Amino acid sequence: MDNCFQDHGNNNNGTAVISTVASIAASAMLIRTIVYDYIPHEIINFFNLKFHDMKRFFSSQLTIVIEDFKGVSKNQVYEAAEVYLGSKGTLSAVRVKASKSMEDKNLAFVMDKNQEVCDDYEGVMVRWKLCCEYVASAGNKEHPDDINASLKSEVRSYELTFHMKHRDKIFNSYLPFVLEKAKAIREGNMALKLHTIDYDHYWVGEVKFCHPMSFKTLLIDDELKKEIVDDLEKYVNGKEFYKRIGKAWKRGYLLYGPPGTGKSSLIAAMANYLNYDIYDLDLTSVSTNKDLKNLILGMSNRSILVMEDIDCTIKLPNREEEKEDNNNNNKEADKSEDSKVTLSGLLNAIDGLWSCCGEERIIVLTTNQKEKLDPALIRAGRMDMHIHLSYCTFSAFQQLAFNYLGISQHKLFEEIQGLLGKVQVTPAEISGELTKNINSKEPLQELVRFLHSKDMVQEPQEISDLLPFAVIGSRLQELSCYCL
Ligand SMILES: Nc1ncnc2c1ncn2[C@@H]1O[C@H](COP(=O)(O)OP(=O)(O)OP(=O)(O)O)[C@@H](O)[C@H]1O
Repeated sequence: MDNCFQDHGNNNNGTAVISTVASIAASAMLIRTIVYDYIPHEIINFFNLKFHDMKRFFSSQLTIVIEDFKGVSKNQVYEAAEVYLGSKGTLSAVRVKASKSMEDKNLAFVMDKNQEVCDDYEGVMVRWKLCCEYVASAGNKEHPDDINASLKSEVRSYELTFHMKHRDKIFNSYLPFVLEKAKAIREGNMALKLHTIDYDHYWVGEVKFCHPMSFKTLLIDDELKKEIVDDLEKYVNGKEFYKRIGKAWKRGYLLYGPPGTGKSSLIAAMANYLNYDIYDLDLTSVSTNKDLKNLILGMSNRSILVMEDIDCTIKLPNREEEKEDNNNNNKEADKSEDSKVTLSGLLNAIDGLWSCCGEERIIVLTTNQKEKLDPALIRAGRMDMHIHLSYCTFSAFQQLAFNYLGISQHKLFEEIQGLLGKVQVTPAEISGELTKNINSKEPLQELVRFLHSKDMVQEPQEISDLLPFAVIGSRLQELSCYCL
């Protein structure tokens, strides 16, 4: 009974508290309405400002406000914060927005408005908040920098708050770090593009590059593959090194070898590995050195400039011919720099001063006949690495058998190894044969038959490229028998 009375008493107390809170809230709202309706905005702003000044005086926190627009253009710091916090926000914010455009590879996350995210930067805790302010009318005086504020109904900004003592670290190191990080995230998420030249001699990059070739599926000798990957790694991580030695951050690769040995496939594997766009430069569509120069200047960073079949796309007068032309005082030749693509124009494109207006550029030339190229074009420093893609080696075949048939050992391997030492067959032909016979009971038997049917061709100067060491050994033994 007592308990009942007590409960009843508690209920009465509870009701009294609720009604008091409700009446305080109602009074506060009434006062707020009166203040906003009857007191001029200038006075309210003045008191707001004073209040904030006072808060700042007692606070040890500093807040940086990063608005979404600077004039008519997007504020890059805001954009970077959006991307950077997207990756952080998924961990700690309560509400995040997800999106993905056709060009994006992955889902992108963005913090939702009024959400807060904390970040730990080298032991310094910072707090980010996405603020949205509704703008009542055009010509917003509170955001004089934001012309778009007059067109939009809301202005967004990030507030970055941290302890004052970390001011220097945040300004000089954290914010640049956020910009860098956002750039990397954006680049990682963007689908690769293949840029080609349009009829106006400009790049068009609408084609999405989605070649599936990777270093895993590329069939070349294991050692060579490792060498290429190591070289690419050294190059992409070499920003400081290139700066230290005073060299532009770019690298040239010459890919040479018979048709169908994987030159284009290697370029695709490189692009996918580095996440670089490809600029496919067909020299026959470029009429002057000037156009060539503009095209190089128009390339973006982190890209591969490809000139395929450089020996046959265009007849490049060599430098001696160019000099002769100029000595003959030929009017046409005088204008040669501007009127056609010359070898010196191309050499400048590869390593002239204006070719250095960018970073992280790779240049790849391909040819079936390396010996036809002017030595100046392929000298060290221009083409830093010469990669010979040859006929299918046994090592490449082993990878192919594993990729296609899932096997790493077979009784026919020895015979195939021997045949590959004698027959010039491209990876393209072998993969074609295996694809054709993939459903057959004995696809390797079919392959052996195919290899036997090929003509036996041998090029002594390339024997070491074609034959694995084991085969070379047995060949030498055979030869020594004949000598005895
Ligand atoms: N080393 C390789 N690894 C994997 N696939 C290869 C290789 N070589 C050739 N291929 C296959 O053969 C086809 C032709 O290869 P690719 O275009 O790369 O050769 P290429 O050397 O550039 O030829 P070309 O000199 O005629 O341009 C491709 O579709 C590819 O799938």
